Amino acid sequence: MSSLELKNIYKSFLNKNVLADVNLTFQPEMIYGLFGCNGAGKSTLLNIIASRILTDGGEVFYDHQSVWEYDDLMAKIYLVDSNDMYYPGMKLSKIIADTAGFYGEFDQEYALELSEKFELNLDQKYAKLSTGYKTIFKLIMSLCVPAEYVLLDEPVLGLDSQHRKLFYQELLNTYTKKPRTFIIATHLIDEISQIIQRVLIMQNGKIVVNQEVEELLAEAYLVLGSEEDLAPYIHDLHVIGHEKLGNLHGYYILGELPAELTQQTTVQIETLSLDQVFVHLIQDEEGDAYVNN
Ligand SMILES: Nc1ncnc2c1ncn2[C@@H]1O[C@H](COP(=O)(O)OP(=O)(O)OP(=O)(O)O)[C@@H](O)[C@H]1O
Repeated sequence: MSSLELKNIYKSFLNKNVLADVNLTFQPEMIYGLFGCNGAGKSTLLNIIASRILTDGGEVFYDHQSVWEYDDLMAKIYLVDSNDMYYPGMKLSKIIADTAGFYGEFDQEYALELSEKFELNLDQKYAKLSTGYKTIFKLIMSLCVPAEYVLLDEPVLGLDSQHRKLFYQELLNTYTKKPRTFIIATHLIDEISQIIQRVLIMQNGKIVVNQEVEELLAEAYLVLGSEEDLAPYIHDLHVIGHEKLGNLHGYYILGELPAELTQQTTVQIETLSLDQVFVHLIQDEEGDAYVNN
C-alpha cells in the first residue's frame, strides 16, 4: 500500500477560495478524523480526492502517479457521503451482488454478516429504505469494498446512537483484520476520538492541524487558578482559550507546562478532550502555528 499525496490543491466556487493550496499526505493503514466548522472545505476536499469534482489546480498522487490518469488507481479510493449512489428500484441483494462483480475482492460474506447485525432486510429496494437505513446500507458497502482509502463524509448522519456505536465497532473490527486508511469527516468529534489515530483540522480551506491524536492530547490542558498564580507563566505558553469565573481564570493551553506551574498547590490542571481542543483551537487566530504535515 502507498500513501496518497495531495499537492497544491486549489478550488474556488463563484470566486470564493474554498481550498487554498492544500498539501497533505495520507499514510496507508491509518484512521483519520477530518474536522472543521461548517463550510471549512471538508466535503470539497473529499470530493476532489475521489474525483467527483475537478480542482482549479493541483493533483492527487498514489505512489507518485496521478490518480486521475489511471482508472485502476481510482478503484483504490471510495467515497461515501449523503448522495444516493444506487438505482432506487434495485434490491439491496442485487446491489451487493453487482458491486461484488465489479470489485473482485468485495467482501460479500461480511456484507451479509453486517446486514444481519444491523437488521437490514436485503430483499428491500433501496428507495424503500428509511433515511437512516439508506446510510447504514452505504456504510456496510464502504466497509466491504476493497479500497485502500475509504472516505466517509458525515458517515453517521441520521443514525441512532446504538447504530452509530455498532458502526464504529465494525469499522475497528474490519480495520484490525485488514488495515487500510479511513478518513472520517464529522462534527461528532468526541464520538470518534477513540477510534481515530490522527487528527486533521481544516480552517478556511487550509489544513491547520495534522497530528497524532495521542500526541496532541498529551499536551492539551485546562489550567485553573487565580490571576496572581497564573500571570507569571501564561505569557510564555500557547493559550488557545480563556474563561473567567469570578476570580478564577481558566486557560486552555497547548504545549508542555513548566514544572513550577504544575507544582503549584493552588493551581488545578485538567486534561482536554479532542472536542475541547478543536473548539478552542479553531477560535484561536494562531491555530495555523500547529500545521504539521
Ligand atoms: N457546488 C458548489 N457551488 C458553490 N459553492 C460551493 C459548492 N460546494 C461547496 N461550496 C462552498 O464551498 C465551501 C466549503 O463547502 P464544503 O461543503 O466543502 O464544507 P464542509 O467543511 O464540508 O462543511 P459542512 O461541515 O457544513 O458540511 C462552502 O462555502 C460552500 O458553500
